[in-house]
Amino acid sequence: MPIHRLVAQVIEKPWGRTDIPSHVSANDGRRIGEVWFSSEQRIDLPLLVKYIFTSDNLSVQVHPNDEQAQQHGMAGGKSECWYVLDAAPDARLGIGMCQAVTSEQLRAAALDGSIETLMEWKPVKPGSFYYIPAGTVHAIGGGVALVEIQQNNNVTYRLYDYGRPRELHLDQAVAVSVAEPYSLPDRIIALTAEERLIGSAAPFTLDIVQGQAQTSQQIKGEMSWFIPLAGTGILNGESWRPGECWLIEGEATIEILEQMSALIAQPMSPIVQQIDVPSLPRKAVRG
Ligand SMILES: O=P(O)(O)OC[C@H]1O[C@@H](O)[C@@H](O)[C@@H](O)[C@@H]1O
Repeated sequence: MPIHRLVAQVIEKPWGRTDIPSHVSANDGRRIGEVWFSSEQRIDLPLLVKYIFTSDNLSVQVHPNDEQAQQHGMAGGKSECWYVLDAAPDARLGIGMCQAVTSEQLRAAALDGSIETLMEWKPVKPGSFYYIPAGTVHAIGGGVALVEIQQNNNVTYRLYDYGRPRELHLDQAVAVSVAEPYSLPDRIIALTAEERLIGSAAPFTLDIVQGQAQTSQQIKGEMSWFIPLAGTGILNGESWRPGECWLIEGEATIEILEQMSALIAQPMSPIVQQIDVPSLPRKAVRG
């Protein structure tokens, strides 16, 4: 079955860093904020994997859900999740509001900057994991390196940008914001864990998996994103290593030469997405 080593595309950002790890991308003095993994052959992929490296806060922002995005002629919305790889001692992620606020209060707070103080800022460390459903007001803070898995729709509405001269999208953002406290638990998932990180609540599943040296694992499912975080090995005859992201269409065998830790994401089938019943069998199952 086809496997694709996805192409790493470096994106400069005002909040990016000049010291991103060399196994992800070479440093050439640019302020790199994101590394996107995309396919040269397939532009219509349902998921997008990014590494995000921050030295400063990202914008306070929100994404529409599928229905809202489609009403405006876009293919779909954007829910995302973050697995923190590295974090400065004071690193924080802004996720949801401390208390529910009205649309008018949200708009006024975005305009005068007090939105920063109305948001809940969660201290994070390596292993922190958050699923950010569309509608959640959020801002990744400075001093963080994380892997983001998101629906592949580039639709971000900025509410506030700390005075940086970038475009804001206040009307659209206020219209889709669920300006309430975040209701999911704070989770810390060790790199050595074997655990489902997201299941039926999201448009995709995400697992963290381990593999011992000199063993192999079968991947099954229509499409899987293989994101190695540690180890080395061979995937259907091609070498894999951390810092890469692979798209596997169908079945593949991951051979493990050095102890593996990896994330594996799979899009949910459309039926499961629509009715969102946890007991339904997943269409894509990792072998
Ligand atoms: O608007 P800025 O600050 O550049 O941030 C944009 C970035 O925000 C993050 O929260 C994620 O949603 C990324 O996928 C997105 O690219």
